[in-house]
Amino acid sequence: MGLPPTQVWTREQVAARILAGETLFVLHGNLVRVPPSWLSLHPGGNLSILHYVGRDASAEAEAFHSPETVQRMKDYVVGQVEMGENGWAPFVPPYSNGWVRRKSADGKMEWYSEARAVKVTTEAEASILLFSRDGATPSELAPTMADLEPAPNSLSMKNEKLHSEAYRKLHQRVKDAGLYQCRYVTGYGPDVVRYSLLVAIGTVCYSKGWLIPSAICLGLFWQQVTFAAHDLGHVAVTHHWTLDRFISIFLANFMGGVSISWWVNLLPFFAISPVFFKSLWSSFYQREMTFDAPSRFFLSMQHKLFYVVLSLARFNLYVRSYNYLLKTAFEPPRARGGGWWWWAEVFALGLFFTWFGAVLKGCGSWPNVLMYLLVSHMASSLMHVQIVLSHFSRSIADLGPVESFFARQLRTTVDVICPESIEFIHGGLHLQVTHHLFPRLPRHNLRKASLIVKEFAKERGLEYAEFGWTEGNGEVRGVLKQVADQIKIIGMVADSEVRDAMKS
Ligand code: HEM
Repeated sequence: MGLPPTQVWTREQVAARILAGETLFVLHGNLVRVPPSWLSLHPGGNLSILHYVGRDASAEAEAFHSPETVQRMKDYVVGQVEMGENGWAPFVPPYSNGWVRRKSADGKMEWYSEARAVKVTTEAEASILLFSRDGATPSELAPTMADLEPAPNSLSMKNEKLHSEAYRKLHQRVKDAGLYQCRYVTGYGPDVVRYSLLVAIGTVCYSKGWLIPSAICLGLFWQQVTFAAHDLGHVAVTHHWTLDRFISIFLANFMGGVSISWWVNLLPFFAISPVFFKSLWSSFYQREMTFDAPSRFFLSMQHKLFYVVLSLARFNLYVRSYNYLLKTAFEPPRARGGGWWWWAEVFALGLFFTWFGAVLKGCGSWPNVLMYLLVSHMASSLMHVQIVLSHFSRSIADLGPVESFFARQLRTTVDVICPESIEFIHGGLHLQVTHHLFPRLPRHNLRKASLIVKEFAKERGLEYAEFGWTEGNGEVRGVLKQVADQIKIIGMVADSEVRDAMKS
């Protein structure tokens, strides 16, 4: 852009650049411009950056990246921004309104609206709901200043600024306590013994023809090993991207048959509001989530089907992750390590199907194959219940860009209380609040870090939510039932409207 990095950008100038198609975000008072060429190469995916355009992403930058990467972002600084008394007054990223940049027929970049945006302006929520567009989208339209302004809500910018400052101090305390150092021997040592025992017992049982115990061991092995693959996906083990990615491909793809890159790109930035039961456009999946007859049926029964659906959830991981690999086959290779990871993942998946196929074949008969497949997959499903518990019993509302990272993570996540002696069952990830605040923190240090987080949360008057396993299960099923009941009420209202219409 040819501008000296000392230039101070006003809020209006930043808005004008964003509306002109620039990808800009704020990092500690600096304005960072992400070049289009880098956007498509970003190892965390382009969507994570697009959801932060016009916002202060300082906390997220520190949480998701190594100090070296944060340092590297400074190469993209194009100046400073005019900070108000309460920090940067954020914009709504155009992407949150459904706006994307794409090439027109004559090769120029232009705005294109993927979905219709509706702002919810209730006091409780400042969400933007994206509805599927009917028919073709007019390409001559573009986002306006009004699209960038957040809907009014009750959050105080001053308070959110104080939360952000507290988060910075908290992060420093965690670093000073040495909690970013991975505990290879005392942390992963017992884990490796556990994995090896499950494999050994499973193999012995299989060789003796005891297929059910063998399948259970395999399922439990998958459940346990997922936690290590998860750590590696967050670059939380060696903190070296290539090494961590390589080991995670071995564990997730080769051992478990699931793509690790798909999972890494699943970071839950993108909550949607449950306010309307209509087909919604997901800015994460980039497709319409249709509210059709099957969804209506399953939603109305979801509290009853919860464990049944989750017992088969691993099959969904296969489908979703292979779709992701298919899609990324045609995308530019990600910056870190180029495209090697894609080939490594596909190769490792090929090996997975070879060994798992041989295991199934060795079961002898079709009923045995089916039984082995189902039992092993159902045994691993404990993990899915664990994930749902820590994420979905809390609010999924998006309160808009003013809310600080610290407050948002505490509001939307919950810990499952569990004695230290058996926390390996949860893989340490029952300490989900602290994990969301510091995703790169080695898992075995989360307990110590969570004590510091609780102190800070208390000081800032923020709730640090925790519940027991049984209570948590009850809570999740309660939330599912509430939604199911709302669907039934909508159905009853629709029926009565039809009856009234027929009478008149
Ligand atoms: C110029 C700006 C940016 C650069 C150069 C950059 C670079 C990187 C790099 C190199 C990684 C791999 C991990 C690492 O080495 O630290 C990464 C991961 C990631 N980035 Fe960025 N990034 C930028 C902006 C952002 C922004 C604004 C966000 C959104 C808040 C974001 C979200 C992520 C996420 C979610 C990951 C994956 C982290 C994980 O798996 O734990 N990045 N980025």
